[in-house]
Amino acid sequence: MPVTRKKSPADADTPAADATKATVATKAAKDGKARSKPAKPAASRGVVTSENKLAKLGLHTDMDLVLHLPLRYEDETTVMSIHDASLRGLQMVQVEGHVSACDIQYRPRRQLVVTVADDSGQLVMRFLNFYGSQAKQLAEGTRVRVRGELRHGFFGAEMVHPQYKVVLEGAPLPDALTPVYPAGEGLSQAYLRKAIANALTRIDLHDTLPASLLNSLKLNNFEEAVRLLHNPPPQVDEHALAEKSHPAWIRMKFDELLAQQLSLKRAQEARRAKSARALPVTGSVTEGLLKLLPFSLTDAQQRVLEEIRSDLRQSFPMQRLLQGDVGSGKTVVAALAAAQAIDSGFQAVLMAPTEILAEQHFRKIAAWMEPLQIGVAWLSGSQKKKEKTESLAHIESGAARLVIGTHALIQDTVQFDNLGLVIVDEQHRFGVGQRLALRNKSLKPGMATPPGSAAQAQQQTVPHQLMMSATPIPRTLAMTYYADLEVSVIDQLPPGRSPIVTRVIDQNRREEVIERVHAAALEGKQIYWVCPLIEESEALQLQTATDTHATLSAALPGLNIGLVHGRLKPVEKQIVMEGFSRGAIHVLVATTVIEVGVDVPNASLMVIEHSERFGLSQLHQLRGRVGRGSAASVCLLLYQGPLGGTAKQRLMTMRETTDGFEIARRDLDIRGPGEFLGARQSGEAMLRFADLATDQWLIEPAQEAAQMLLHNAPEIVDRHLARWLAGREDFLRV
Ligand SMILES: Nc1ncnc2c1ncn2[C@@H]1O[C@H](COP(=O)(O)OP(=O)(O)OP(=O)(O)O)[C@@H](O)[C@H]1O
Repeated sequence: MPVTRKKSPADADTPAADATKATVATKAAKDGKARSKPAKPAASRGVVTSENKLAKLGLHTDMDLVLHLPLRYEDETTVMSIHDASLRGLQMVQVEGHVSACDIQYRPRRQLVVTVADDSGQLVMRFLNFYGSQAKQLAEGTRVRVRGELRHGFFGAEMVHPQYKVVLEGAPLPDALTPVYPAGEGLSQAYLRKAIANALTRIDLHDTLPASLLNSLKLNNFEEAVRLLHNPPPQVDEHALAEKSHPAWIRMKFDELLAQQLSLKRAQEARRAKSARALPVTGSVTEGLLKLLPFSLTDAQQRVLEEIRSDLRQSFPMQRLLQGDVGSGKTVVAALAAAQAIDSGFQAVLMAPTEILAEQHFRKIAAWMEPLQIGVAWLSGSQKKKEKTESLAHIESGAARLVIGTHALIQDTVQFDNLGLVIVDEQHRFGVGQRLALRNKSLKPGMATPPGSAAQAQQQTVPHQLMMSATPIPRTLAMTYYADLEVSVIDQLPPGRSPIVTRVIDQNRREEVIERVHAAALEGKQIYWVCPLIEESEALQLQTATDTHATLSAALPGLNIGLVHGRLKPVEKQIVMEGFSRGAIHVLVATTVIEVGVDVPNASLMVIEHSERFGLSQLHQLRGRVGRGSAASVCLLLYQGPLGGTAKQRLMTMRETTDGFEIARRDLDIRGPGEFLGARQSGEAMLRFADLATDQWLIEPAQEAAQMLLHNAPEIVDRHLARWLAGREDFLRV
């Protein structure tokens, strides 16, 4: 088999015009500027250039380009004879020969038909969509290198729409696989390749990490890894490259995870360098509250409360994530944390993502606090003006020691007297900005300065922060994404809960389910009936809820059926929820507004219609609305078949387990970390190469290396972060 291989300069096949543009694109980087802005003048004129397109991909500097790694590779390093290629079956092959005929044919449809021949045979290239210039370019006698799948058509060997290149006789072949990069619309591979190749000639790629670390972890050298990934030699293990398990990929993933750990740990250090008011007192409010509770804390609640308490005693801000499965009793822990802030002479605020949830916290916690003569203020967007003005005045004067509300708490008009503790429930439902806005409602001037400390007076004093989440995050994810936070887990449910039995039932059996609801109501149980999620249309979802309410009311005339959905006025919602809490409403038809936090312990049957449309963690949250009391609870997941693969997996998982951490782990497997974490911590912004599904094993070494470097070699940390994070400061959340 005649295989030719000749050496070539890296850019042998790149159009000269592209080469010039690429030089312009990276000129500023060449001049030593950290972030070039080559596209600005053109962009401001609204001209779309390749430089703009690079910028759109986030590629501004040489290092950005160098870390823009290939998606896959094409092998253009060998050329086969046409005869040999025709024996290969349907495989990508590359051949080279002269054009012996070039015609435009009109039957069966217009097409350009080009015959290419070498010493061993000939093949036909067919182009159904082509430019006139192509026919000229491929004139008889032209030498071409052609790459595509060769098949045997009616007229012999042919390739449809192959890639081809006009070459000179004896033109050298590339000596590396050709990288195919992620590219934006309209950005050619040739352009990207040239820009990256240029960057690679200029950039300093020496290793940031010490040899001892590389040796102990058996990691490749950085420069070698980078160059291999952009220009892999033909004998490389292509499978390992494709799977991203090649040592060169491992080095990139490790470095990326290390950068993530370093930046989060640095953020944590920066936070610890800030000052906060110590909240050390557990006095009459804490003790009074503990006495009032009709139960004693579980061991898990006690443990996490201790963790929070010791944080609050410090004079740097706590930033703790409190995780606990649905119904594990986070609210009372939050209330006790607030009690400590109040006992210490400061205000606390609790923000929840929905009005229903915030309202419920308010009712519950205010009922605990009021006998202790602690003023609790309520603040929400829908509040009447007069009421709101009153709340704002109480918050500002300090008469309200605890404030509970929704996003409305972030508004500028809200001014605290002496805020010491911020609690954010369902923290992942808020953006980073929103949470920071609440935290930055700093203490009043004068309060911010711990007495007698001039140096500290310069510092910003921030409140302590407790974030809560009922969506448990698997350990590996927490280790990577929350490396800057302290994490507490309530891993135990209050005693006396009987497990929820979950059944998956075909929608056709709805009548039977209605009967069951009837029977349960007659036994004194309360029921949630959750309407299908209709993501595309809120109006349609509302309609479905209203229809279901009408159908159930007609089918069960003896029962009081309530309806709650997002479009109800807050006061209407409140009336319905109160009716359900009191037991006056037997069946509550609801949209997903009840998903988080709603706590009616007497409710013990839940029906979820079209459960196949819900995500796993959403189903778990919904189901968590039952099983909160001592009665045995049942969750009926109605579905409309046939079920797709992942929908089936979700429903089976729900049937098999009620453990939130196990569900989270499976959800992570099904969805991947980006989606799992939602918009806030979407993996995209933080991890480009490492995949937490396959690269978990790298997290611990990265974490250990981060600790070691932060401790022993801060200059290496700076170098590593500069390389990996330049221009990506959003990475550094505090
Ligand atoms: N130690 C305990 N013993 C008995 N009951 C408890 C205990 N702690 C909390 N509870 C009760 O358990 C129920 C659930 O508590 P809570 O609403 O705080 O849970 P949660 O963790 O916030 O759940 P979710 O995330 O689902 O809202 C409440 O009715 C609460 O009063």
